[in-house]
Amino acid sequence: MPPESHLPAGKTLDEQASHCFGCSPINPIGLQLTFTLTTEAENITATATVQLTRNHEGPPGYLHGGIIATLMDEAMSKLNRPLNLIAMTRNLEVDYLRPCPIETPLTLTAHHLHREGRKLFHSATLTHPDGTVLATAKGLFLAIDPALLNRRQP
Ligand SMILES: CCCCCCCCCCCCCC(=O)SCCNC(=O)CCNC(=O)[C@H](O)C(C)(C)COP(=O)(O)OP(=O)(O)OC[C@H]1O[C@@H](n2cnc3c(N)ncnc32)[C@H](O)[C@@H]1OP(=O)(O)O
Repeated sequence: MPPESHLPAGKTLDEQASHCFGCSPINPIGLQLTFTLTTEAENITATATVQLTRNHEGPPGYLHGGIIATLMDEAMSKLNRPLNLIAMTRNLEVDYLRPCPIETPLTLTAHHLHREGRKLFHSATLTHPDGTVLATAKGLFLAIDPALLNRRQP
């Protein structure tokens, strides 16, 4: 864990994460993603509709690759809470299959694949409304001791 923190003491995890670039509704420069979670035992899934703008452009008319990686990371991170774990991304692999258009309602979906002790293996896809899979990702998240969060407080 990083040794320093700007987080105030005595806050809940949700309060601590209230400026998350991916999902905070109050971060004015964030992506403000809203996910729907399916949390059946054998099917833990997070889904969001993502319609971004020129602010997130890389190639003209298309999303920046780093933003696509952020979308994948964020979607997969949403699977950790239903597993009752605090976890951080350890490894992220993205396959950029097709350019991802801006100003288009894309479907972002993440699935929990399996768990090996602290290691959580997830996958994600970004799909065009016509059904074309534009990008896929695999993520390894490492569960951390929640007490570490408190130790990060000043
Ligand atoms: C702020 C606090 C979090 C808040 C969360 C709530 C808000 C959510 C916000 C969400 C925002 C979105 C999410 C974000 O953006 S989270 C932000 C981005 N992520 C980070 O900043 C994480 C930085 N890294 C770390 O802090 C540490 O590395 C962590 C804590 C993750 C693990 O450090 P630790 O020292 O504990 O573990 P380790 O590094 O020895 O490795 C552990 C194991 O992993 C194995 N391994 C490695 N690579 C691979 C691989 N490719 N395939 C298979 N296995 C692989 C490796 O061999 C080892 O296995 P073993 O030898 O033990 O068997």
